[in-house]
Amino acid sequence: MQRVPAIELSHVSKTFQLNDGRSILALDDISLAIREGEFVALLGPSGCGKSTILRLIAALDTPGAGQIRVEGVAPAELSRAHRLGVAFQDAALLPWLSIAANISLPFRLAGHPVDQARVDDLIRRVGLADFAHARPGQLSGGMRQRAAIARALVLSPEVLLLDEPFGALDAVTRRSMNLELMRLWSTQQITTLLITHDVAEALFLADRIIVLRPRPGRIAHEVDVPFPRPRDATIMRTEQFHFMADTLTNMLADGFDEQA
Ligand SMILES: Nc1ncnc2c1ncn2[C@@H]1O[C@H](COP(=O)(O)OP(=O)(O)OP(=O)(O)O)[C@@H](O)[C@H]1O
Repeated sequence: MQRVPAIELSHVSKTFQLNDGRSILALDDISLAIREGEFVALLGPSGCGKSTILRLIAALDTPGAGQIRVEGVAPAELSRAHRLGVAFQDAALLPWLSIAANISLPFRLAGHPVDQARVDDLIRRVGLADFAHARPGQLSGGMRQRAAIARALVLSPEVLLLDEPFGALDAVTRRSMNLELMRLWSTQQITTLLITHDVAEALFLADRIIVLRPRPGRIAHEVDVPFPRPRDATIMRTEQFHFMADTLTNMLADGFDEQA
């Protein structure tokens, strides 16, 4: 029996109306299927519709045309059942709550009793045990992102959506966050969709990379990442990694050339 994809978009389009009467076709006929346990990166220049795709999957917006199924149900249904974990670029932690309270917040929002052992385990796994009682403002940007990812994982979601979670970090911190995310993900291969501008981040983390091009947002390329798992930082120094990074960078540049 053929298994249902974990995430499936069929002919999805989305148009935004602007205040001046113009409209923007943000997504044009996007179809994609993500397997259970697959890690997919959406790569593309600014404005190609990456966040719009993620917002549609997270039920934060609705498509103008086409259909979306996540774990075989409508996104809103999955979101209502708290089976979806989402982390954004700006961490979006509540500044007046401790890190532990921020990470346990999804339990409270879902009306479930807090599973303190689960919260403590995740805090430890993202390396924040010494900061459980600190406020977000006392942490570095990288630490706040780790807390945001722990919060996205706390209810053991079936699908994890990450919108440029490391976009605001410096290159060195970003690299170490990639290693940490890889370690965390390896322990439980949850279906993950990561939005990124960063070619190396996509290649290191993903099983498959979908390259989008803007105006209108369309899928330009799909690339299978051949590196076997478990992966470590040494793959980033291989010729094959550099070759693929070059190829992907050229694919991104193609989208720009066509707009010029
Ligand atoms: N709420 C909105 N109202 C009007 N236009 C929007 C809205 N949201 C997105 N857009 C437009 O839709 C297009 C796609 O935007 P989106 O944010 O999905 O792109 P992106 O690839 O995530 O960009 P970035 O990498 O800069 O975050 C852009 O042209 C954007 O200006």
